[in-house]
Parts: sequence; C-alpha cells; structure tokens
Amino acid sequence: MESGSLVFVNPDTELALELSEQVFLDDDDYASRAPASPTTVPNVRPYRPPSTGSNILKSPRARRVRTTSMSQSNKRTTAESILHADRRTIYTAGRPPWYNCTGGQEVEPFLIGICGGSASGKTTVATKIIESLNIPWVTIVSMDSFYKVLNEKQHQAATRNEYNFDHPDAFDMELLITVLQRLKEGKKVEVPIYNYVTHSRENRTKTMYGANVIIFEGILAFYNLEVVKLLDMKVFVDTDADIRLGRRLRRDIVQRGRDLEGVLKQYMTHVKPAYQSYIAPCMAHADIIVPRGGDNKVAIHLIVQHVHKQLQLRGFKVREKLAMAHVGQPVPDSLYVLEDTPQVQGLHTFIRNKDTPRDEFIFYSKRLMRLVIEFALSLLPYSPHTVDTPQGFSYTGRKCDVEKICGVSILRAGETMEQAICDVCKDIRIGKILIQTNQQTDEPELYYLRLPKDIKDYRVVLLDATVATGAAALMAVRVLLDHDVPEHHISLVSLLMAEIGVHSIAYAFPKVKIITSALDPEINEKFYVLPGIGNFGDRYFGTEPSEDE
Ligand SMILES: Nc1ncnc2c1ncn2[C@@H]1O[C@H](COP(=O)(O)OP(=O)(O)O)[C@@H](O)[C@H]1O
Ligand SMILES: Nc1ccn([C@@H]2O[C@H](COP(=O)(O)O)[C@@H](O)[C@H]2O)c(=O)n1
Repeated sequence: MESGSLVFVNPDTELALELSEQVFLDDDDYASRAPASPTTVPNVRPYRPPSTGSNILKSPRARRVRTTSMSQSNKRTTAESILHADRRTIYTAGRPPWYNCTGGQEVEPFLIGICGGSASGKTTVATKIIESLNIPWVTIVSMDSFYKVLNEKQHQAATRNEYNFDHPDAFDMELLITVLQRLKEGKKVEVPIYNYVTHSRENRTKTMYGANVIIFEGILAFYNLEVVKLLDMKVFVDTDADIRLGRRLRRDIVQRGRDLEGVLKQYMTHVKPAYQSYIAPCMAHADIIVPRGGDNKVAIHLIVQHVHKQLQLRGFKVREKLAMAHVGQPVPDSLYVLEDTPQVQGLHTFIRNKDTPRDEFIFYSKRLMRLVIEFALSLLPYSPHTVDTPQGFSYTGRKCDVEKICGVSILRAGETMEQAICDVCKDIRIGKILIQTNQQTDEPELYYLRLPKDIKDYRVVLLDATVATGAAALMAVRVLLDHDVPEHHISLVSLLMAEIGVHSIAYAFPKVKIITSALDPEINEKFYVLPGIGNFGDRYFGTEPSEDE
C-alpha cells in the first residue's frame, strides 16, 4: 500500500487536530522552499485507515487538513515554522525535572511507536526523528531485543531459515511490556541485546534510564494492545514490498550473515505471510502513516513538530515551587545537624568569610567536610563486636552493619567532598551526577550520570557542598530511586543547607537522612543560601562566577 509522497494522518488523533489548526503550505509554496528533494510535491491528507474492526477507526469526526489559500505573509510564517523551527527553544542541553515537588513522577517520557514491515525503514525514520528533534535524552528501544530465547530444536530451525521470527509468539511480550512500563515510569531498565547472526541474546544487556522521548520500533510494535496503550504517538512506515525485499536481501547478506537462498526461503515462508496477517493490520492503530520511510521529510517534520508541542505542554517548574513551599514548618526528624561546637563554629568562620584566601578556604572546608562525613557514618547501624587485644584481653566495641557503601557526588561542588569520604571509607566507589541550573529557566537539568553497577545494593552517601532550594538534591535522589536504591538507604550530606531545601527534601523523601554541619534560615532571589558561603564551587575551584550571578 505504497502511496507516493503523501502523509496520512488519522483524523481522530490530537495530531490531526493540531494540523487542522494550522494552515498548511500549498504545494507551490513547499516546492519553492523545500530542499532539492523530494521532486514530487508532498501534501498532507486526512487518513482513513483500513477497516479491521477496531473501534478507534469508526469516529465520524473526519478532520481535513486544510490546504486553503491565505495571505502571502502568513504562508511564509507557517513555512518558516515548519522548515526552520527553532528546535532549541524547549530544552537547551540537560534533562529538566521529570518529577514534582513531592518527588513523584510528573512528566512521563513521550513514547513514540514505529511499526512497519521488515526493512521498511523504521530504524531510519527513528534516527531521523532523533536528529530533527535535536533534544537530549532520547532513547530507541527495538522490538528485536525481545525475541524469545530459542531451545535447541528452534535454534536448528533458525539456522535452516525455517523458524518463524515474524510471528507474534516469537516475542517475549511480557518482558517487553515490563520494560516499556518501567521506562515510562522513569525507572532504570536492562534491555537484552540481540544478535541476528547467532539468533540469540548476548550475555550483556544495555542499561537504559531517563528519557524525554522514547522511540519504540518493531515489525509488530502495534500488535499487542497493552503496548499500544502505552504509546503516545503511533507511526506506521509503509514501504513498497519489492523495495523492502531488496533492502532485506542486501542487509541480511551483508550484516546478518545470511545467504541469498536462505533469505528468499524465509521471506516466502514467514516474512511475507506474516506481513499480510499480522503487520499490515497494525496500520489500523496508526496516528500517521509514512510512505517511503526516512525519505519522507514532510512526515518527519510533522512528527517532530507534534513531539515538540507535547513536550512544551509538559513543561514543569520545580525550583520556584520549592522556594515557596513548606515555609514555617518544624524541622523534620530526618535532619541531623553536626553539634555546634566552638571548633565547628571556628571552621565556619573561616569558610564564610568572603576575604578568606582560596588556599585557606580549601583547607578549612576540607576539615569541615571530614567532620560532617564522619558524623554521617556514625548514623549508620552498628552492632556490638568483640575483639582480642594484644594483651590477651577482650574488648567489646562496635562494627558497622553496612558492608556496601558508595558515595555519589552532585557535580560540580559535590566533587569537593569526594576526597573526604575516600579518606574514611576504604576502597569506596564513587558515582557522579552532573546537574546544572539552566540560566534561562532557573531549573536544574540532568546532564551526565555515572553510577556504580548494582547501586541498588549499596548505602548511598549523596554529596553536595551546599543545598539551597533542594532542587538539585531532589533530582539526584530521584535518579537514585529510579535506579532502585531504597529511599532509606540514602543519606544526603552537605556542608551547609538552607531550611527551605531541607523541608523540600524531607517532604518529598522522608526516609532520606539529611546531614549537614549548619542550617541557614534563608535563600535570596537567586536561590543562594543566606548568610551562606557564596558560590562554593567557584571559591573552591578558583573559577569566576557566571555573568548572571
Ligand atoms: N530511504 C532509503 N533508501 C535506501 N536505503 C534505505 C532507506 N531506508 C532504509 N534503507 C536501508 O534499508 C535497510 C533497512 O532499513 P532500516 O531503517 O534498518 O529498516 P527497519 O528498521 O524497518 O528494518 C538498511 O540497510 C537501510 O540502510
Ligand atoms: N534471528 C533473527 C531474528 C529476526 N529476524 C528477522 O528480522 C526481522 C525484524 O527486523 P527488522 O530490523 O527487519 O525490523 C524479522 O522480519 C525477522 O524475520 C531474523 O531473520 N533472524
């Protein structure tokens, strides 16, 4: 059902509504602005999917996408917005908050499903969408990763090109659904890696975590209704059968270690019949049908525009809300403040003094870090433990019950505390999370993440030099929880915290222990702690504050 250069849009979808609210380029306008190809003039038509009995198809609200005439200036504006949309207006670089002030998930990743015959161009379309979206944290999940593990007999059939890899039963749908659900919930998942040459899963898996957009592609991506329900947008790539066969022959011989006879045998016995029986009917679920796959620039533009719009609608402000929340609340039970001894006061006097030279600032903050880290470790569970002294006496002391402790620093300032924890915990593993404030939105954004393997089995000491609104710490705790670290296994350790930040974290994550050497009462409009220390990272590393500070 190849359809030249058209794009078909299901009239019962939000996408069709969006399109009908816009005025589309007429053919001449597009032709004069579009890049050299395509040579044929594309246009957008309301799509009537084939009737397969699915009730989503029966709505009479057919929405025509207009190709009406309009003033020349208006036309130009629309053309600009389609062809040259400023894709950087939504996200600058990092991943903005995906949870709300209570730490719960607020923003689900946008899940795009791409279905279509083998070698129709699903992966190519997915890649082009990612390129055009031009935003970070986009993940592709391929349905091939979920092929079932074959038994010996099935494996032999596969090597003779007789196993049916195109039947729905060939896939582990249960695992697929679990993985997609967890990804939508923002949780970490381990996705199997499939090897087409050996027809088996590799021993290693691919860790996936944290996405603004997830693209799920596969020949039967729309076959299972539970999967379909999870998809926010459904794209069917409709490529001529001859072209698919040609591409598949080349790909399977060059990349998948097959021979000509074998590919043709498998195609005629399984691939082609399965397309007719299972894959083509999936078109009924599509919001948009894309003829010619990755070559169809108009279709890619439509999809990208729609995704950008959806992401914009999901935008969420955390920091501002945190700064206003919990004012006047009593100090939470989960907060532990280092005893305010003259020694601690003395160290604070050095590091809070704006005239303290950098070398002294580093020296005295390191001393304070050591004290606060030791204090945090003293809050771990200890049991009585008896040893023999060299004099032959026994001594009953205590031993820490926790064997696996790791540190995770919130970069940049948290990195300054790594040495202190390494000095007191032998061979400790250190993870890193880079969170930076977007200067335009003032929101924290997640840029980079490197955590110890199996972090879920560790007690985690989360390190940041200062906590103001708590927005960055909240994001870091959310990341740890998404990696299945139990909340009560997390201790957040900081030199200085603002009350407001403590409340935010304690409210969202009451089981997280919050440990600091001092608590300051206020923050200013730039979210700095008052009286405070200033920008700890800049003072410690000797860098210049940015212009906005
Ligand atoms: N528009 C195209 N023109 C030429 N070759 C293409 C085109 N789209 C995809 N291919 C090639 O066809 C093969 C299958 O494409 P792919 O996107 O991997 O399809 P699928 O994911 O549907 O199996 C790949 O080798 C790819 O390079
Ligand atoms: N061991 C395998 C597993 C799958 N196939 C074929 O792959 C096709 C799906 O992958 P696409 O990238 O083409 O979507 C499917 O049609 C299976 O026949 C295989 O040949 N061997």
